[in-house]
Amino acid sequence: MSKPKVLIITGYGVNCEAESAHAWKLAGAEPELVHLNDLLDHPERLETYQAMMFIGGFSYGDHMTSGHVFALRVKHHMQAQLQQFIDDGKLIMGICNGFQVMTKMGLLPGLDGNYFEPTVSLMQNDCGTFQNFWVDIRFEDASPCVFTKGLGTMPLPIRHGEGKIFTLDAGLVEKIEALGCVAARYVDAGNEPTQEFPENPNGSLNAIAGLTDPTGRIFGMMPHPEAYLFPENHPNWDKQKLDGELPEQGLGLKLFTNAVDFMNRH
Ligand SMILES: NC(=O)CC[C@H](N)C(=O)O
Repeated sequence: MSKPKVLIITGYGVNCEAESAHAWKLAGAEPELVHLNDLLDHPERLETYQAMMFIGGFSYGDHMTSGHVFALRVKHHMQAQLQQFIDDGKLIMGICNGFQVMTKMGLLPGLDGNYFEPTVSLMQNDCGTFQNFWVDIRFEDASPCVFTKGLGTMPLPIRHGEGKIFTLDAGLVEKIEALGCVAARYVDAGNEPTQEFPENPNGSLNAIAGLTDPTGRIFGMMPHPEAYLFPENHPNWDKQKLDGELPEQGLGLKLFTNAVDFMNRH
């Protein structure tokens, strides 16, 4: 069986291509790095991939809010190809800056089949500053998300200044919750969603760390699973080892293997 091909878009200040590509490789896919300009010159290239990923970093220096300019360029140059990609049942993942790009474009939460009109935003952390540490993320069983199925709760690193999910539309939040579009939440030591800093690093609405569209195939979140591919990535790995609790693999890898399993089955 040939390996599923995954497009990783690079350039203009995104910076997680090496670890993101490595994650897909470890999971059994074939990642390909393509510069944004090369993709926009040939948007028809998109159809040769089974999945695409918007990676972390600081696209366009987070000008006019993070992810905004990158999102506009993609939307204005290849909306038709992206819509086709979605209609073909393929996978899209966005991590951190990639999640910001996806919400700014409208890909998430992507309700009612509308993927190109933004409805929620990621705004500045409540604490007002960039934060960089590990948090506990609970992946919601009730969510249809392909990437996060069955993963429970795991520690993952966050590093962002604009991670707070926000909307003024209370009806929209209800709908997002009802459809299981909240795939990941910040939780406290009791595994309960929390608004408290630092467990919730940004004050995100309903402790939302990640969203999926209603199909479960389009997913983005602020924490970085590609930065937890090896057990030793965890800041307390030596203690975990002494206690016999060191996992065999970095837990973040599971999101990628879930996606590859899905692609191999479809
Ligand atoms: N590490 C990332 O991808 C996040 C950076 C992001 N642009 C911010 O909010 O600061």
